[in-house]
Amino acid sequence: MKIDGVPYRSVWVDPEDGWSVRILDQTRLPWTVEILRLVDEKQVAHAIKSMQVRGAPLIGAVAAYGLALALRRDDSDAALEAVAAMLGRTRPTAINLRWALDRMLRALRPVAPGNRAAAAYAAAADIAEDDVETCRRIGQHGLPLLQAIAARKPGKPINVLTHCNTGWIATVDYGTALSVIYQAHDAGLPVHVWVDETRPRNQGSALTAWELGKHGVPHTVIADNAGGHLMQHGEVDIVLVGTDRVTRQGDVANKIGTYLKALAAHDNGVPFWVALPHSTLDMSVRDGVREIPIEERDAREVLETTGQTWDGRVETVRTAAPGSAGLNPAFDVTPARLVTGLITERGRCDASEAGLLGLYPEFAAAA
Ligand SMILES: CSC[C@@H](O)[C@@H](O)C(=O)COP(=O)(O)O
Repeated sequence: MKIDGVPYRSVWVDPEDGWSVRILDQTRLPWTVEILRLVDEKQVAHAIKSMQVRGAPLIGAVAAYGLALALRRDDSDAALEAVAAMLGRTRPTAINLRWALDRMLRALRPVAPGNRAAAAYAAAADIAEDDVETCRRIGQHGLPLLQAIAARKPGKPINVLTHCNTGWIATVDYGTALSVIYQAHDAGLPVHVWVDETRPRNQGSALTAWELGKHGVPHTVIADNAGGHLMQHGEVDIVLVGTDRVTRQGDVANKIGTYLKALAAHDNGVPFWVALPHSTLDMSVRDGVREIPIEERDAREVLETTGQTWDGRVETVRTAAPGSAGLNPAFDVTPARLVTGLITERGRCDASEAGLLGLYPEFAAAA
């Protein structure tokens, strides 16, 4: 996608600069577009943990490049396993991280030391290219949902509510739920997006709003608590979100607050769709509420907020009462019964084992 007319991806390699890895520092958006240069696996681990890169598919792709950077220095069996394990511990909820590292290990274990670094760059590039094409297709398969709404209310805006950031900067390109929105907008549909602020880290008001603005998609930032009210008053035609892990029975882990949106959508008869690439499926678990590990982040993210002062300085200020404690679960799980359906690169399906196996029959045998 483009920033001010210049095409970007959210991660790339610079062969002219020692095969270093480049990312956009998402902790600096929307105030500054700053490109970071990562040269070893420690910097990659820091970028993932500190959320300089974030979004389930993107952290998988960046971790894959982190392994490639590490193997340039030491490509022994021991280093391969140790670095993959270290990168895999950086964030616990998004399964894409483990998916990408497992795919790298499968590709690299049979390669003799001496050839592994080049093979790792090639395998990481495959993961990145796979993600780009997958996300493009997700958008195509979601588009008919918005076309159907447009046909029901000709000439009126299609009001989509979204949570967190599921755009091109959360993936390698295009995004997941936002890929649907971009393709609808590009096809000329009158899409308008209600952007949940997404406290505590404001991925909605900082990142989604920035992305949509750069692409010219009409949008309005709302407080996280406003969605239910808007749904009660007929102001939301559809909820479109992404996910960090989908279980075999169709339960969906996503950014904290997604579950409350699904409850409100269910109560108001608003369709609630979840967009995901194959790399987000975890067929080894069933009950998402019990089985998906939920990342708990520093309570300061809840007690403080970061923003730009009127004279242009970016500052973090405490918003909670001095001395109060905070709790910061970063994700929650929406049970499958609240999900209208899933949008994947292979098409749409019910949020159920039968639905998923209809699109992914190769997972029938997985435990
Ligand atoms: C690609 S979109 C799916 C999810 O990764 C997204 O909705 C999300 O929850 C991201 O969380 P984050 O904590 O910002 O990495």
